[in-house]
Amino acid sequence: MGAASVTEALIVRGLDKTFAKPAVRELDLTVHPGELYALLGPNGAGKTTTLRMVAGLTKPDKGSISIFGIDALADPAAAKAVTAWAPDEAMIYDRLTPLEYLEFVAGLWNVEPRHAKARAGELLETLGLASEARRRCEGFSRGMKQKVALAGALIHDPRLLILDEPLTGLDAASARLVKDMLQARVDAGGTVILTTHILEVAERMADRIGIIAGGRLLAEGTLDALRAHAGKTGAGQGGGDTLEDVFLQLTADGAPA
Ligand SMILES: Nc1ncnc2c1ncn2[C@@H]1O[C@H](COP(=O)(O)OP(=O)(O)OP(=O)(O)O)[C@@H](O)[C@H]1O
Repeated sequence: MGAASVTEALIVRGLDKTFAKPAVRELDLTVHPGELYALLGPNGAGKTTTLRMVAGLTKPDKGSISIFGIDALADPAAAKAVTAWAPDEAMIYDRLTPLEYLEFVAGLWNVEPRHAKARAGELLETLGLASEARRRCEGFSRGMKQKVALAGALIHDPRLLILDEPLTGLDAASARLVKDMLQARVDAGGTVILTTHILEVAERMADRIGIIAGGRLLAEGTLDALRAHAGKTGAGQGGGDTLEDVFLQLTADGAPA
């Protein structure tokens, strides 16, 4: 099979969204299957808006979104069936226990109940929540709720997992669990897109990185490619730049007014 016949996990072309001001402008992104893609950018760069459009939660003004070959704007139901979205603010029902919540979400995706129960148990175990599985979420910390929400995003085993700031608010041990879980998914062939302000996470985990500012893509590629790109624009001297150096240089140089 030639490279040309590989179906990309995500192809975004010419995406535009304006609220009071333009939030996303002429954005192109490509995410390959089986990779962890980190979308980086300063506050207000348009990351969440972009990912909400990909997840079918915000309607673009213009542009196209293809998820594993499915036209997400023409057939949102089919696109959503293979996609999961976990926002930065966990939205779970406090009155449910994690197990009940996961069974509820699984029901929305038509996951067979027995399979859902087993999968919920596994996910809660992996995320260190097994002992809380039957306690109502109302007393949970923000980090615990975030992990329940992440388990909810994974319950139907989505081909494309989209996470907005998945590590914010997690303690070191929980962050490690989540990172290991994401890495395991990617190692097993899953595709993950995440935003993060923790550049070290992107540096260590991402196969490729997209940097946006002012709603526009400034650069996209492997860390080495971004270093080279920053070098060409007069940023990085030599090959030893950290992602932070490259990021700060690109966003300082390239942010449209
Ligand atoms: N629902 C909305 N209504 C109006 N403006 C919005 C809405 N959502 C986002 N914006 C605006 O769009 C721009 C991009 O916001 P967005 O949340 O996508 O940025 P971000 O890169 O995710 O930022 P952060 O890193 O701070 O989370 C901002 O100027 C924001 O104020």
